Amino acid sequence: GSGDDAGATAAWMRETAQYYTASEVDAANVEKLGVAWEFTGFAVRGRTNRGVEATPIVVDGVMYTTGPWSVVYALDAKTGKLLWQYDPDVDGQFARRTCCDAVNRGVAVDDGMVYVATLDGYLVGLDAKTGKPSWKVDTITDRSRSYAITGAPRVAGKNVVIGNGGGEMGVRGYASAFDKKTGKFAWRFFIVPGDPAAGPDEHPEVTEARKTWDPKSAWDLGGGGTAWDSIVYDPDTNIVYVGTGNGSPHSVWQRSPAGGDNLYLSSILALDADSGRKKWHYQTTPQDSWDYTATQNMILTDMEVGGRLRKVIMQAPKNGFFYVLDRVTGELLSAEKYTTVTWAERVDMKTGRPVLTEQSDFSKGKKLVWPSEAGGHNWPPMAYNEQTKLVYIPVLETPMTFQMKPQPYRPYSVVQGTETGLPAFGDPNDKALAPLLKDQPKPRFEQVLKAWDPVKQKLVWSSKVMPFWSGGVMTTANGLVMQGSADGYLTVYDGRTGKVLRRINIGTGIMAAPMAYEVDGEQYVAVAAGFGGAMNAYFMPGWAAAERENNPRLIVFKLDGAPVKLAALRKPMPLLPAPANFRGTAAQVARGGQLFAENCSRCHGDSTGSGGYPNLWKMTPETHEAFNSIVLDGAFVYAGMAAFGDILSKNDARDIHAYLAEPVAVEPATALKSIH
Ligand SMILES: O=C(O)c1cc(C(=O)O)c2c(n1)C(=O)C(=O)c1cc(C(=O)O)[nH]c1-2
Ligand SMILES: [Ca+2]
Repeated sequence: GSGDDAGATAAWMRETAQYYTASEVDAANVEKLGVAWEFTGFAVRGRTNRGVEATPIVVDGVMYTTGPWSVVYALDAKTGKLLWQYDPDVDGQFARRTCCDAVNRGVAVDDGMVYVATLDGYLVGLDAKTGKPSWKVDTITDRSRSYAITGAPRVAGKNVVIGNGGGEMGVRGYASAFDKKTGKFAWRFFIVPGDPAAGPDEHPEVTEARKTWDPKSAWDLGGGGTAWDSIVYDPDTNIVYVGTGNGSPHSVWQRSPAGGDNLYLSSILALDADSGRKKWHYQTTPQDSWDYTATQNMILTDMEVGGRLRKVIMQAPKNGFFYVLDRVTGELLSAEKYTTVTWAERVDMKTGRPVLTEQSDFSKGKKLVWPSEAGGHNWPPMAYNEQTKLVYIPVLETPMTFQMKPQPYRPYSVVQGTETGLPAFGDPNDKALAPLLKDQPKPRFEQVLKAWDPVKQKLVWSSKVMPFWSGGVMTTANGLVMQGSADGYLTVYDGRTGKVLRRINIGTGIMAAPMAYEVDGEQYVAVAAGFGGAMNAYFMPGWAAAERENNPRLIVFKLDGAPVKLAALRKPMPLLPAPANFRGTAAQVARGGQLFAENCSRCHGDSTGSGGYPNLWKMTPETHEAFNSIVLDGAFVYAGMAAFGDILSKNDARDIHAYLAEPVAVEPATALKSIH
């Protein structure tokens, strides 16, 4: 970061941009890409079938990556040979503390160390050679709350910085920094104010933020603002940028009834990497009520805007606007819609604030709002290519019906917890929801890859429609763009024109971003396959994710490699009638259905077998017999099926069982079209 090293500056910028300089593979020879090696070792201790979200990092011929349950793998980048594995041994009970699966988005690698943040909230510094931990620190301030970490840490100067998740679980978000050599605590930045009754404000920014909250806010619900994904660092200015999340509870009307912007929800925070003091902030969604997190990946680059070379930071947060800011000063340079947006008309360039529409307000009744809670763009990273000067955004094109959750809340004691979003609006023919459609854009439930000119803030090309929730993106120096999708294809595009150059069928849904590297002059392309994450209960019929076994693995390609081996087809399980002794009365079934929706459905989906987890309508007689020991006592905790005995009584379990024991006859082909 001395400034004299232009090469070093280019390198860290490229890392934020998902831009890879390897250029052996090009439009002319991409047809010859085949499998160099595969790594199939993500099933640690019987824990399988979770989403794989990490982008690997390759340093000196060694690939470092993570799988579900925050397990770290070091692999020979040429052969795929496992060099070491670090399993932080996360208690399977923690699956209950995440909104969206036991996923992990990767490691940071720096100066002989590999850093991983674990689902159960620890930050670990590993020796890159041996995988032995040299330090491990607890990053959680309050273990009575459902904090969990899914994001990758980031090295920022002498510290390593990490946030956490839990915005749907009633937590108070913060980012923490620890000395990268020793793990010694450096600083903590609380993103939202805490309950004033609990003590004084921890630092000046908390006091500043408090002015934008109702003094009578729902403090017991945590406030949210979790930094659960993107953290980036600019060594030239020593600023670390932290993207922050939605409020808890979701809607401002319930969270901070008197209103207020509720800083620093849904914001980009620019913090001094040594002290943690704030240099500037930009709030993308003041008063967030729609789960419009600004945790999406942030790209740092230098580019000409309005005839001047600017140091910029770019983000396409969930809220549907593409933002370009001066990353030194925080000045907003431009903000335009990259997808259909109905919650705001535009961003006012004088005030830097969104102009809200009437449509955004669901405080008095259900509203159809674009984008959905899943966002116009979620965590699968977008990419920026220095040659084409375009950003490639994996865009989710869907609205959702938002509604207030009936009082009282069931906050952090229960895994489920959002008051928005039932159901997502996927079916334009659903008569009951027809009134919401009046004068609104026609609902769609699609994903497209958009090539976006960040200077003109204009669409350049758009891909064909892909199934919902497809993967992250990468781009290479000779203008290729690659993206995986839920239907199990890795697609290679010409980044200038959008022409499809190659589609490689992997047969397993892909969420993670591909990456490229070179060893001994040969180029490799790596991508993790394995469906899950927020989509873990929604394996849609017709997708690879639904038709084939979810076969989490890392696939690495090179020119003249071998053909892909597809995963086995999913075996349909028979719909067995439940033993009569587990059937219940109509009242028990109804109550059980309610409890199921609150406690189980986020992972187990519905009776159509939509989930990547065991379909509970197809339990074997043995599973029926063992129901209470699994659900209440945690017989399968090792595999990630948490025990619920602390919040569900025997009575509750019996009613859930009665609900599941009711005969159903829904064909998978008519499976739900909604995401939540
Ligand atoms: O508010 C939060 O704390 C939080 C955390 C996470 C997470 O940690 O994975 C997600 C979200 N929110 C979220 O809103 C979201 O859409 C989401 C998708 C995913 C995923 O891994 O697929 N995680 C999360
Ligand atoms: Ca969230």
